[in-house]
Amino acid sequence: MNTHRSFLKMKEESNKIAMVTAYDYPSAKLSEKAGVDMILVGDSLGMVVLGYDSTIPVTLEDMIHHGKAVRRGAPNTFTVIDMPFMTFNISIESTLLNAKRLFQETGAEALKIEGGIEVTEQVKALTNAGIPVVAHIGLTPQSVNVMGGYRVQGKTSEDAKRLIREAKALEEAGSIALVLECVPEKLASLITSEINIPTIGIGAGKYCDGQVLVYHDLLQYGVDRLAKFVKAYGNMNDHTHDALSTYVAEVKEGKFPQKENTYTVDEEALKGLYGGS
Ligand SMILES: Nc1nc(=O)c2c([nH]1)NC[C@@H]1CN(c3ccc(C(=O)N[C@@H](CCC(=O)O)C(=O)O)cc3)CN21
Ligand SMILES: CC(C)C(=O)C(=O)O
Ligand SMILES: [Mg+2]
Repeated sequence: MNTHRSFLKMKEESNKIAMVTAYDYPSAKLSEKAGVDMILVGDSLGMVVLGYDSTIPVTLEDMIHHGKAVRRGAPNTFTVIDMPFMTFNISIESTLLNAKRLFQETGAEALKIEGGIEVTEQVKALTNAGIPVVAHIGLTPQSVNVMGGYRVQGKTSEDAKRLIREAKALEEAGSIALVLECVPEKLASLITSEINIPTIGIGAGKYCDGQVLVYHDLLQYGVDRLAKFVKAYGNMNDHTHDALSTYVAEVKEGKFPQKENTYTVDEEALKGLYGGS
């Protein structure tokens, strides 16, 4: 099992970190088998597996439920779990109580929280309590209604300076890694070189220390529109559609099940049922 120290070493040695989200037993099992370095149980599960139109409705219970399933599928992969909307913003005390449940009940290696300077106290409190924290800046989807949409961040010099300040403050507060979401490549590269903890990019270009993608995006599974930063490595939409529609047709045509899908019994044993001798 990796620890956050392994990821620091990977940054130092310029070995890239491959992270993917997973939300359940099969996605976790397949991710572990493929050799991903780090799994994220993202609150994006609200959108890709629960069908909400943002991550805002996702609850602590949802994250615990899915986190436990992921753990069963990937017991040997470093797993980070998102703290969902408003579970780390009200007070340090409630943040610690929520984190206690999420961390203890799932057995994750770290928790992730969105935000900059305004969450540095939470990062310190969680770290002091023994919970490693991954920070997340740039496009922070839980604030979509404040940002006014899912937009690339850090495009003005003021905004870029703020992101650099935030990255440094989050490192200083004790974060073990930093997710950079939807920021220009040059800014992500600058941030990556200015901090010692690994940066994990999503829509942040190739100079980050690692990359993360949403499982359902990279497999094109149940998602229709892909953001520019996504590369589709598979097409489960088409594959699944073909399989399911063929199944429906074969049932209707009486082509399924065939002999090889069917159980048999000795005629002898059925005799009594026919009312015979
Ligand atoms: N399926 C999925 N993949 C994700 O990566 C993801 C989610 N859901 N849900 C939570 C957040 C939301 N994310 C998003 C959602 C949309 C864009 C998007 O449409 N971006 C525009 C860029 C717009 C601009 O240029 O400012 C794009 O066209 O790529 C980006 C990130 C990333 N996260
Ligand atoms: C996009 C990643 C970084 C995330 O936070 C999520 O999947 O919820
Ligand atoms: Mg998230």
